[in-house]
Amino acid sequence: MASALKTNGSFCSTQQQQFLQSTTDQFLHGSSHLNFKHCKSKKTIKPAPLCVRATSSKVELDFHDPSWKQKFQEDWERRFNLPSITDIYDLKPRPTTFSLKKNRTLTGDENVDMWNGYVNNDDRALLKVIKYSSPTSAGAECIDPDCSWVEQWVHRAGPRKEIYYEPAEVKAAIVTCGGLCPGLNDVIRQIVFTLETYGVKNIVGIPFGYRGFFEKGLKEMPLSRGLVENINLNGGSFLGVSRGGAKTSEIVDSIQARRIDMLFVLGGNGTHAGANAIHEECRKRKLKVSVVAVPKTIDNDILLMDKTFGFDTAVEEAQRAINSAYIEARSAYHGIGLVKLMGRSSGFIAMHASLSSGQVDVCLIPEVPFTLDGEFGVLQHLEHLLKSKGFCVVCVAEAAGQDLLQKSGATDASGNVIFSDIGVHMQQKIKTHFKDIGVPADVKYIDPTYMVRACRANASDAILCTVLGQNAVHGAFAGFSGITSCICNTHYVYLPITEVITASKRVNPNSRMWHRCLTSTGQPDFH
Ligand SMILES: Nc1ncnc2c1ncn2[C@@H]1O[C@H](COP(=O)(O)OP(=O)(O)OP(=O)(O)O)[C@@H](O)[C@H]1O
Ligand SMILES: O=P(O)(O)OC[C@H]1O[C@](O)(CO)[C@@H](O)[C@@H]1O
Ligand SMILES: [Mg+2]
Repeated sequence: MASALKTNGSFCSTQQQQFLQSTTDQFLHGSSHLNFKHCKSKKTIKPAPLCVRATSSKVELDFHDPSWKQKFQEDWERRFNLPSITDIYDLKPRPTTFSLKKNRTLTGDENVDMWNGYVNNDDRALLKVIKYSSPTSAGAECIDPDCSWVEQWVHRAGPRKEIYYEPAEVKAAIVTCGGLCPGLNDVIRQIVFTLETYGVKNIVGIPFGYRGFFEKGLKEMPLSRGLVENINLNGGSFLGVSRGGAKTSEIVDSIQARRIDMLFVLGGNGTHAGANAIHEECRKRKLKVSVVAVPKTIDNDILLMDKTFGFDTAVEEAQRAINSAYIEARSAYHGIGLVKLMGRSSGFIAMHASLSSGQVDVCLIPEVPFTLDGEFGVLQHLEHLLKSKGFCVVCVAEAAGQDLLQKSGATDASGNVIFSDIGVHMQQKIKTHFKDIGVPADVKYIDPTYMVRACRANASDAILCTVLGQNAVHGAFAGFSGITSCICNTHYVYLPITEVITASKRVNPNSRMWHRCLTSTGQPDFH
């Protein structure tokens, strides 16, 4: 990716340089999905035109071409088109069996066809709503050097009037993969409820993630409204989760053998990559199977969506840890509260918990490098805080400052890197530093680890889970496959999985949110 952004500076006007900088930032932090390339002009008199190539597209755009916008939008339309089982089968739809009016007697004036409870396949939601006037506007996400307004539409989620499955004949399966996340049970429950509303009777849970498809001795679990009625009252996954061991062809063999028609996959970016591989393999084998994902992860690291379910709850729990660190630090002589928070490779939990608690003086995330020692280091700032206010609170994301540590070299069963412990390292460094300079410091270290995710979903996550779970079922009945059910720009939509797995979403250090966090903590740059 970095090489795609390489440019010969002598060709760039200042505006183009600013543009490239802003787009580089967006690209690295997942807010843009374009590959930028600086084209050499055929005639070298004028500055070279900037060209853009949309990810997974062969189309290159020359911004001097008056039709570049149209070409961009055509490519966008192609990329965000939802894959469907009708792409491989010539299928006739049938009228939906999903209705909220089933117990009502229609009066003579009413016509079911006129009920505006269904989503039209041509309904769209706008992905971006801000018109930036310049690449230097705060948080700007631009496509061309002039930051032109270009509409980027995505497909609206919800029940369709026509469906591609006969509910009585459907076998639907649900699987939860990756780490735990608040809200898994809420989504399972809503999927079951909604499937039953369509008339599906054969619903099963696959135990312990993808492993449940091929590990001998793991039996599928029949699911029904009665069984899942209260599962949302507890955290965890009713079906169990696991990492690693995803073998696409074996999973699809198992899907075929079990005669599964719809597969609902709840998980993070790894799980989504797996779901897409399953979808592709089903296509290759010409199976009429809809694979629909629901983005789950406390890390909030999936591209394009406002948030993933579980994130809000994790932030709320993390905030409790920060509050305890604050109370400890505030009550001690020269107290320093240190909290380490989860979040794989992205600092969203640390940033949002710091913002929501309002009690953090220093927030350290992996996206923003820092030094501990030296004039501009964190330790110097802690000295200043002890002098000026008598105590302080530090929040560090688990993947932050890895360049300061020896690499563990270890990976988990899914191949994710296991980080070295920045929390313990900082605790030791802070203690040693204050001892060395002869200033008393009472360091209290809190690592809430799994407590931020092994809990029940809060109210906002419970609602999100409800909507995403229901929409996942509507998407499968509409015949889509290889899609994910998510929230974009406050609207509920479907995205092709291919568009959300190209990279992990990370905090953009040039975003307004990170700037707000810095305003709140009052911390300086640490390098
Ligand atoms: N690129 C991939 N292709 C196919 N399967 C994958 C891929 N990456 C991960 N998986 C499988 O997806 C499952 C979950 O992956 P992973 O453990 O990375 O969690 P995740 O979905 O990213 O969620 P979390 O946010 O909890 O980490 C595992 O069983 C893993 O083997
Ligand atoms: O559940 P495990 O394998 O210990 O993994 C922990 C990781 O999972 C997450 O909770 C979710 O991805 C990360 O925040 C954390 O790094
Ligand atoms: Mg992941």
